[in-house]
Amino acid sequence: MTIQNAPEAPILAIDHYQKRYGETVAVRDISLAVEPGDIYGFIGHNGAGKTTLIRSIVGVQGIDGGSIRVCGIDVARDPVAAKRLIAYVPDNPDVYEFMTGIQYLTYLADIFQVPADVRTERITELAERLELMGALGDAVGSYSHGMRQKLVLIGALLHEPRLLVLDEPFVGLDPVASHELKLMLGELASRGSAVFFSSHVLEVVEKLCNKVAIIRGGELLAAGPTEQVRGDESLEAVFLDLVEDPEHPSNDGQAAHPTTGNARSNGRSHLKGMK
Ligand SMILES: Nc1ncnc2c1ncn2[C@@H]1O[C@H](COP(=O)(O)OP(=O)(O)OP(=O)(O)O)[C@@H](O)[C@H]1O
Repeated sequence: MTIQNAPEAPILAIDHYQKRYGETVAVRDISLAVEPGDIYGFIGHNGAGKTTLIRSIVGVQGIDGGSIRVCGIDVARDPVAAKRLIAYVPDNPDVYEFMTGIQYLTYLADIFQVPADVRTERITELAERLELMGALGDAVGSYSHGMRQKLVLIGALLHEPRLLVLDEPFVGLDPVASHELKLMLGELASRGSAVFFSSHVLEVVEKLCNKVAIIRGGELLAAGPTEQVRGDESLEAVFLDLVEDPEHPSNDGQAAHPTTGNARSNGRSHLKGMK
């Protein structure tokens, strides 16, 4: 296995990605890049293609066109090497119900070969911050949805992933956990990893993410630094403007630059002008 993690390689490089379900093209020709330190928000209406792309990034499903690389590793060609660098928090936290919380975390730590002293320290810190410590000895089957989500989040952070991918991570979390998660994502990014997550909560994306991508109907409408995509408007205003604009070209092949992830424009009016 060769890890081609040259300093200039993005943590996540999506290049002309496409995905079909039968005859239906769910996502067409998406290119973007996520750099070390990025917290990248991925927004779009229901059915836009967010989960589809996320599932291909983390290797849950295949790719029908283009490529996805994590730290230079092609996820289709070298999936195990790529998965070592990734953590994934799906929108539905299905965890083995017969295990206790601590058994599940130990199982994950074994898979990712986290040393015993490190895992104990990380589990303790993360479980205390997410207020799950007292429930780790209980069977997951007795957990609420939010508790399962917290458990999956702790498991995702255990091996210090280079790329943390989350699908709607704030849904179902209580305010304390939601606050802690935002801090944890920032801390991970500040250590040189990257975070890529989908969300419908635009206020959170606007505050938390230094970069954002907007998808509609499987096509990228805008991507890049949040302040450039947003311009002088709120992210919500830009989002509504873009996704509800029937005139907006979404298939003109000018999605974000595959290596820089630069925005297509510097603001809402300029975005509208990109015909
Ligand atoms: N397994 C599947 N088989 C067939 N079509 C699918 C499948 N999964 C998703 N799709 C279709 O692909 C498109 C994109 O779906 P996807 O789940 O990626 O959207 P999303 O942006 O994550 O939506 P949401 O915000 O509702 O979670 C939709 O038209 C959806 O119906």
